[in-house]
Amino acid sequence: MDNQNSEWEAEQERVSGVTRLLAAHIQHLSQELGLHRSDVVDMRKDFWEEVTVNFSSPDDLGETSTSLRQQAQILNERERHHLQSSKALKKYKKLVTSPYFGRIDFTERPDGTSEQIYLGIGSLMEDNGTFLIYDWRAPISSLYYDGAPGPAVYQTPGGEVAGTMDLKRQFVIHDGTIEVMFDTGMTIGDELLQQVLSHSADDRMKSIVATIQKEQNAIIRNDRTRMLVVQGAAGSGKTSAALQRVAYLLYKYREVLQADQMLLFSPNPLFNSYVSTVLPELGEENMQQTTFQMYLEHRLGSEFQLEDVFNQTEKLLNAPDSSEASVRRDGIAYKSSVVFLDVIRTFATTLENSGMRFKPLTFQGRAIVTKEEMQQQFYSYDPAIKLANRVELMTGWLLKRIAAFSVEERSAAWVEDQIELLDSSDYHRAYQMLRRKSGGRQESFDDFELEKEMLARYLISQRLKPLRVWTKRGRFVDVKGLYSSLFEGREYIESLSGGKPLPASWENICGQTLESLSVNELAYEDATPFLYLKELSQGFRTNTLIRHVIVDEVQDYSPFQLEFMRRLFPRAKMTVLGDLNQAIYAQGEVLGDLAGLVSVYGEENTEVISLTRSYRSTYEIVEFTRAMIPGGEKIVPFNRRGEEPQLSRVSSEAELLDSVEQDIRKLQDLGYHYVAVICKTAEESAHVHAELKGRLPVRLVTKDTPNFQKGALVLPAYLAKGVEFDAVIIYDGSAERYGRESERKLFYTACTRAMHLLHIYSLGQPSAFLPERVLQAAGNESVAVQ
Ligand SMILES: Nc1ncnc2c1ncn2[C@@H]1O[C@H](COP(=O)(O)OP(=O)(O)OP(=O)(O)O)[C@@H](O)[C@H]1O
Repeated sequence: MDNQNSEWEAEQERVSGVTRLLAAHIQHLSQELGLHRSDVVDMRKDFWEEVTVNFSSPDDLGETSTSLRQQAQILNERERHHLQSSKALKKYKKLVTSPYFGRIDFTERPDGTSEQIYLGIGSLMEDNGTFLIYDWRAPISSLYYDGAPGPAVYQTPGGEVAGTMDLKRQFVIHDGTIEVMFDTGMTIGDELLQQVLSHSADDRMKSIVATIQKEQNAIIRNDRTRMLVVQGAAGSGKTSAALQRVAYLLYKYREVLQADQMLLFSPNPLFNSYVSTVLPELGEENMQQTTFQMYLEHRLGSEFQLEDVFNQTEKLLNAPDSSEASVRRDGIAYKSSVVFLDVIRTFATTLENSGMRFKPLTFQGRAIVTKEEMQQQFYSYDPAIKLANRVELMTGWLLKRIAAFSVEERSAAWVEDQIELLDSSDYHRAYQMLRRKSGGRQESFDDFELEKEMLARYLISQRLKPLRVWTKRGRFVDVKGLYSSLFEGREYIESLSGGKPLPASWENICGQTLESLSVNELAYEDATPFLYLKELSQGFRTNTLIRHVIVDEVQDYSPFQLEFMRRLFPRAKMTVLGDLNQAIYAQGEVLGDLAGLVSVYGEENTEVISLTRSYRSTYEIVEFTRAMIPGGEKIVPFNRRGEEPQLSRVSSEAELLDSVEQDIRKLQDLGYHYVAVICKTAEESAHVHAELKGRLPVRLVTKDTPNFQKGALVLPAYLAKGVEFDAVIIYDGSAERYGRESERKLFYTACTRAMHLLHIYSLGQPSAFLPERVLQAAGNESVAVQ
């Protein structure tokens, strides 16, 4: 005991020493930064006084430019120093309250030197170069996450270092005081994880740096592969590991990689805000965040009324048994498949020889260039020239045709009429144009004929401007027509699909697709194939700045979307994370058959890591939810005990609402700040919210809600993706609501959002997806799944 006490005291003394040093650094840097700031501001103000400006002779000019350059260099240098100092200050301010969370003692072979390594979210060095704190991302720090005391090795850029880990110690330090300290024989002791996981939910995700598990560390530090696929159970820390991975890569490649070169695709805007604080918490800049929908809007929003995945899901969930929904589901499955991806690729190849569709170039209802002429021109180019390059050639040719047309049009009667109507500002602009064109020589319209001609040229140029822009954007390629042609019967698409069968309801799928296209609506399942075809025929737009793309909830993406990302970000590596059991949208499940994912970069460039341990929920909740899905027995619950999930059958909506209301009050009295009432759809959520809001404070979450707030929330299951709550109340987990096989994963996703408590209500017969033992205990017979 005495020994333990003296160890504790010694460690506390060290913490205090480090904290004092950090406080001194903070004071020093704050002062220095204050001075710097005024220095830089002064320099900017005096910039022109400090440099010698003399343009009278070539020598003077040279001197002036050298002087300018020197001054700019000094200013740059100061600004860089200022930036570094403010980064350091930010880091020290984070470290000062909790400088580190772990210690390992490592004796290196063969020289036998032993070192105590303390790990924190950033490093701290003494003046003599000794590390007082190592950054958790330093090569040696991986020992802490990977190994137990005993023989150990770690990788460095210079090769493997072997030795013995003599001690592994964990700390919880708050405000410079050690609150918890223990030595562990395991990788990362369960005790600390127990503590961390029993905390209450938050509106923002937290960094897990102190308790990263070995298998998560493998994800974080994997930087060999082009595509890293992480398959993991609900709550297994996929998102957490991905965010730590971003921080790791930013550290490891800090000389060449910036935060804005990394891009996260999130399932929805709410999730974007949920994860936005993890990197700043680790002292890093945030990466770029977006959703695939935002990208689609950016590319197609001006041409179409775009449906989003939420509206698509809502429509299917609200009328699941209608024949329209069944056709739609078939269509979604086909249009998201690898088969259809191949169809589009083959289609684009055939277009190199024939079948390209164009929109005529028209002006005031008259054709400047007809479709037929365009066809002829297009196929007169050398067939070896790629489709997209031929479109480029066409653009040039069409612009010339527009120019020729504008010359012919100068004597048209409408031009003369319109000239009469020009006002003085038009007149002024025409005059400016005349001057520009004549190289500034023409000063006035002194010649009547010339004036008329210039005004005509000006007028026609103005009127033809939109057509020129339209042409430059390649809009003359009739992508809508091309895409539609795939749905104009069976034969054509069959010839493209190499004998692969079409869905049975193909004719109806065609009907639905053409109907939407005819009113310029693009269904969610059509948007990516459409864009893909557009890019194939007009040339792919790429973003070479992005070096790393992270796709969360990848089970909800189609092979199309991933292929699209690969093309869009040709210089990026990819990390994709998902859970097959949470594939809640109707489109293809890329995780179901990994072939689609693997084909993106090929087997040799793809690595798959699985996470099976679930951390979010209590042992009881994981035991409960894993029985809802096939193969769930492979999920390993973390041993944090809590209450058994509760199933309550009610017989009326009034009783249901009363029970939910009482439940929320009770849970809030117990100190649970984040209580979610999860419904199946947005429609149901809006109804429940309307019923409850008069009784107690409760917020409705919609697809446009920008972020979470503390309190009771009502939301549809698909918006609860990726996030978590202290307590989850399933509003109506009846067989009626969750009875179709396609609804199993939605139900599972909703239930797995609970960290500490799960209450399921059922209006009538409970869903057969609930665990058998629970149904039996509640005296309910299970009902067959439809
Ligand atoms: N090593 C860890 N240490 C502490 N907490 C952890 C650890 N790993 C995961 N967690 C916690 O478990 C919860 C679930 O993590 P996360 O959201 O990253 O899982 P996920 O696999 O992305 O889940 P889902 O697929 O269900 O959305 C979070 O509260 C996270 O902080």
